Amino acid sequence: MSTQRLNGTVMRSTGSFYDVLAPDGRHYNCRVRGKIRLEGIKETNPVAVGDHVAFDPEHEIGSITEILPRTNHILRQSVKKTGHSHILAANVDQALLVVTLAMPRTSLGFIDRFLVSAEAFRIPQVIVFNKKDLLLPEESELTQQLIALYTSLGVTCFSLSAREESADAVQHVLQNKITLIAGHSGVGKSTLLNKLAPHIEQTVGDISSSSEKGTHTTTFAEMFQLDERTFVIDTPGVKEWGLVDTQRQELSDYFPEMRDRRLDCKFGARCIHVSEPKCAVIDAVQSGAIAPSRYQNYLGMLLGEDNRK
Ligand SMILES: Nc1nc2c(ncn2[C@@H]2O[C@H](COP(=O)(O)OP(=O)(O)OP(=O)(O)O)[C@@H](O)[C@H]2O)c(=O)[nH]1
Ligand SMILES: [Zn+2]
Repeated sequence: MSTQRLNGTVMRSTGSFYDVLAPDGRHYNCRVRGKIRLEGIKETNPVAVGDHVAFDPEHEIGSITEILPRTNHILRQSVKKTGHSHILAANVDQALLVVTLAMPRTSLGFIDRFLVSAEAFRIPQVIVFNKKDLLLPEESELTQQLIALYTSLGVTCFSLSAREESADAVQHVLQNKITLIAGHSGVGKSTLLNKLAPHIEQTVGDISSSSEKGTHTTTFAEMFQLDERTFVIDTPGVKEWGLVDTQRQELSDYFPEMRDRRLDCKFGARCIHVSEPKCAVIDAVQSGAIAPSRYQNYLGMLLGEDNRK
């Protein structure tokens, strides 16, 4: 039986099965037949959520035959440095991190690691400071300071109570984009998703009942369609992205406020801004032009401290 080859978008993956959305709105359950390789990627069949693929919709299970060119991809942190990288998602337009200064309070170290990872993959960032209704006055004030700081670094920020308020402003920045959403458990990611797309849970139920019941998919990303051209990718259970293999000298490239200054360091691109003489970054920290928390977190990442929580 020969059928017409279709193009579609991978919405969900279990590692062996893929839920592919065709342009006509139908979902197809697919596998990869044969071997697909992508230049520069070690993995065989590196199909990821967000990939545009060509597939043959024959039989009950379609066959993915090709991964169409990507704009980008995000690697997932591998537990050990085995050289095996797992691709978390592809074709991501922006990354949205949900945080809160109420409980469970998100650390600035975690926020900065997230921003650095996104920056390394050249993906624009959005932060939603959630649980506004629970904040003590000093926590509110700190939230405002952080919003000023991160806005000055090019991050789009919101302060919100996902439970009590509308999420229209957030919805607006998602429009016509693919947005990867992340956040620690308990910060209100599901509450926000439900506000953005009340139909999501229904969709999730439909997919799992039509494909593989009982399969553990929690560590894989899944994509939801909010409208024809707007998608969000949820990453349950994924704490951290894999940083692109960075040289120590490169790390400050992913801190925009350091990137802009590093050429003024005496040692130029070789400066790692720790104790070098005539370092423009250290000068900027001392004058208050670079936030102390950002510099501390830079040092933490540079020196490999565990500030992931
Ligand atoms: N007061 C208040 N509570 C909130 C807000 N957003 C979420 N919550 C509550 O915080 C708890 C956790 O919210 P979830 O949306 O489940 O958090 P999550 O980040 O999805 O956590 P996981 O489901 O564990 O990944 C729930 O009891 C929510 O009702 C908020 O803006 N204000
Ligand atoms: Zn320097």
